[in-house]
Amino acid sequence: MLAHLIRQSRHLLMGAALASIASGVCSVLLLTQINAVLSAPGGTDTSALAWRFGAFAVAAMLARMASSVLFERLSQGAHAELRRFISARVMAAEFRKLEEIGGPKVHAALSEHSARVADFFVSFPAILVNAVIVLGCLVYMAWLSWQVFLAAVLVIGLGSLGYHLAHLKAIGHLGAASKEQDRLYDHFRSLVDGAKELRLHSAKRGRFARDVLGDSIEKVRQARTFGMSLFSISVAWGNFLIYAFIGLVLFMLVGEVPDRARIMTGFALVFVYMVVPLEGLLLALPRANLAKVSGARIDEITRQLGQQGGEAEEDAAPALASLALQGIAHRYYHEGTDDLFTLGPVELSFAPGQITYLVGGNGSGKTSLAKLLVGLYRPEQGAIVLNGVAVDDASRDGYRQLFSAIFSDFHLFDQLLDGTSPELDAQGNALIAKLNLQHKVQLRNGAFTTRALSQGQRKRLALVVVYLEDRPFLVFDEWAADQDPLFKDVFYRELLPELKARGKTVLVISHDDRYFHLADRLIRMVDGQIVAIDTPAAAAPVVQESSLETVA
Ligand SMILES: Nc1ncnc2c1ncn2[C@@H]1O[C@H](COP(=O)(O)OP(=O)(O)OP(=O)(O)O)[C@@H](O)[C@H]1O
Repeated sequence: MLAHLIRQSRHLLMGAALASIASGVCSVLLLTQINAVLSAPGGTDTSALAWRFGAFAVAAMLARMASSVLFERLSQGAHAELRRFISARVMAAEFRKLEEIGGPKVHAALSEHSARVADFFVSFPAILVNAVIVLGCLVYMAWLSWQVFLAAVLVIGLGSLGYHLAHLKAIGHLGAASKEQDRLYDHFRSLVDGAKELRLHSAKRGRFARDVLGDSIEKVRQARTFGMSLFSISVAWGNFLIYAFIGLVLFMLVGEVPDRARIMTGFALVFVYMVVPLEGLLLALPRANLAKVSGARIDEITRQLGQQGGEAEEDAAPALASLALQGIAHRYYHEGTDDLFTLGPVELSFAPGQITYLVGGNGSGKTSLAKLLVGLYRPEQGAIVLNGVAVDDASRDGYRQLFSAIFSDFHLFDQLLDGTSPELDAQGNALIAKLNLQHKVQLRNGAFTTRALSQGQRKRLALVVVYLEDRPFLVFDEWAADQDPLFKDVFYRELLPELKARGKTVLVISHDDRYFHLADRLIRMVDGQIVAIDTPAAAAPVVQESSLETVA
């Protein structure tokens, strides 16, 4: 991921890197001027040195400004690019894959990991400028004395080896921390989603705080502390080597040479000048490593997400003449219990204007069959045949545009996402009034004024969305379960027949046996298999005109 981002913005990165290198070079040139002034014999005219010093200082400042601004731009650009990339991959992923991976991992990739990768572009100039200064100082040192330069190379070699060993160990711990952090995000979600349960049971709250959330926080803390400490230890090791090197040079390498004071001043200056950038370099490297770990994590998550086939054109709802499920099946494997739930093979066909009820006990596979039907799951065997043509990976997204569905864990977006127009608002508000919600919520500029409603009311709003979508096939997964008896009656006796009269095909997953006799067709499921298909003798008389007004 990091490599991809670097490749993608290579021109800007090259410009920023050049500016950083220029800034580092100017800093080293400043050092040569300082040393020249310090070692100039008394009475020398230093005005030329002063001019050069001023010019290098200004150049160093301008180059640093340019590199910082460019790298900030790169960092923000990389962050935005990553967020766009991950969001696009999440939207393009197969629904089943997304279910398996789970929200917390995706949230972690979108927030923490992308921020850390973007951070790389901020720490990169520090690495580059400091590396150039250290390198420049070494070259200057080689010019002053090649023996000292060789000693420096030896010390740096030793330092790098120690750093590399520490680095390998640290990366392992940081990787473990980032995996545990995915679980931590899951616990954070429970903290909010499970707020009611946690408040009602103090013992569970305590155990959750201590053994679940607390444990996970502690594991992340330990692994991060360990990993980052290893980096800090290697920085201290590097520091020690620098001082050991200074000692080696000052007390052993520079013997009784003529002009000793001048040479010593030169070295001392180089050392002092080099220590801070070297420390900066060693400190910036761990941030770059964290970015690498996060980049690898993003890669892993996006790889797991995979990608489904072709995407449908926007607003490309196909027509429905006939739809047949031919021996389709799906399996869930439960790792914990090593057990397998098998749905199907299912043989079923649907015709326009037909109302089918799907009934059965909890866990019998009704929702899973609905997910297969609407194309959210790819059948593991068999085929879905729409208007005589089998649906394949390339056409599945187009096929899905046939349906509007309200699953029991539906999500209500605060906007319709159908564009905005006064006509759409008026149409939506008329439906809201029909569903008796006009005093609670309105549609303004294509967005609902509030979503702070009861679950049953939010489901009615979801129904408004479905009506506005006007798709040929509607799926309601226990839609009426949250409605009061009066509205339940309206749903089964008035809304469904009205949809039928409009030629819609409807699949209703239901536990409301009081209304089963109203179905055109009643399918019973047991343990993943269809065990009976009835056609209740007398379907309820079809209501031709909408009588929703009676609800208001
Ligand atoms: N996301 C999932 N991951 C793994 N297994 C699942 C998943 N969803 C459902 N299952 C398994 O599939 C079985 C059928 O579940 P499904 O939700 O389709 O049943 P259902 O008939 O709709 O139940 P209910 O009436 O309770 O909504 C369950 O027993 C469960 O073991």
